[in-house]
Amino acid sequence: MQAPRGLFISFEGIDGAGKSSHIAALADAFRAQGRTVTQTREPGGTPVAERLRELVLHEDMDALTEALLVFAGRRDHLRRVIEPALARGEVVLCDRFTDATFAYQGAGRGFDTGVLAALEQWVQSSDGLPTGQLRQPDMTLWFELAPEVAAQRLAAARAPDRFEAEPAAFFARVHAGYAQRAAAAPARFVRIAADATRHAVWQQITAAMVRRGWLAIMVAAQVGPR
Ligand SMILES: Nc1ncnc2c1ncn2[C@@H]1O[C@H](COP(=O)(O)OP(=O)(O)OP(=O)(O)O)[C@@H](O)[C@H]1O
Ligand SMILES: Cc1cn([C@H]2C[C@H](O)[C@@H](COP(=O)(O)O)O2)c(=O)[nH]c1=O
Repeated sequence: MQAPRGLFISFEGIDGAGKSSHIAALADAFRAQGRTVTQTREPGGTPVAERLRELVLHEDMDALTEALLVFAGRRDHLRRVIEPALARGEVVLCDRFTDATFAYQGAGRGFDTGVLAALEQWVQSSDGLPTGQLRQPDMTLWFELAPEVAAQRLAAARAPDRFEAEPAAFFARVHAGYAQRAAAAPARFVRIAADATRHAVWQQITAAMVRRGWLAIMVAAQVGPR
């Protein structure tokens, strides 16, 4: 039997928007349908990239250094994890990818998006892709939530890292950065209205998967966030 086509789905949104709560549920849903799932995250996803993650989240540095470290980790992650999984026909669910770099380092920190676009070209070209084509997610679920609501959720949840400790104005810019990325790639982005119950958020996610023919309605109804 022919292996199914690999699927690359990323999850984006400001800190506290509710992504993590739903990624495991979507992995369960795909597995219930017989798919092999690679669940991963950025920054991180490989031993090297996880070490870079620790630096980015906890050490003081400027925006260019942040950008170089997240793209270095992304290169390793693509080569060692994402590309091989897609080649095997797996579903790759990734908690954040390059849209986060444009939103956080670009819009949030005010770093030059031309430089980010150049790094994106370098890092996301791959041997398996036609010349000039970059590896991008097949779909990006953008959890849209007002920064004040996200901040309230996080305050109740855990101690903040370097990004989570940023003021509301930073997250307003990051939010605007995501809106800009979504407007530039409407076929790839699916907006999830995240100011809703977990069940309502889950229904939006599964509806998007069913619309693309990636998940059967029956399976979507049987699985949900834990
Ligand atoms: N729909 C929801 N309604 C209320 N609270 C929620 C909802 N979804 C998630 N939460 C809670 O909000 C907090 C943040 O959720 P979660 O960690 O899933 O967000 P996240 O987008 O993954 O954040 P980060 O990117 O910072 O890791 C958690 O305490 C979680 O239980
Ligand atoms: C990929 C990526 C991430 N970030 C930031 C965004 C978040 O604040 C953290 C990751 O924490 P999470 O709890 O795993 O969501 O890193 C970034 O600034 N740039 C990036 O490219």
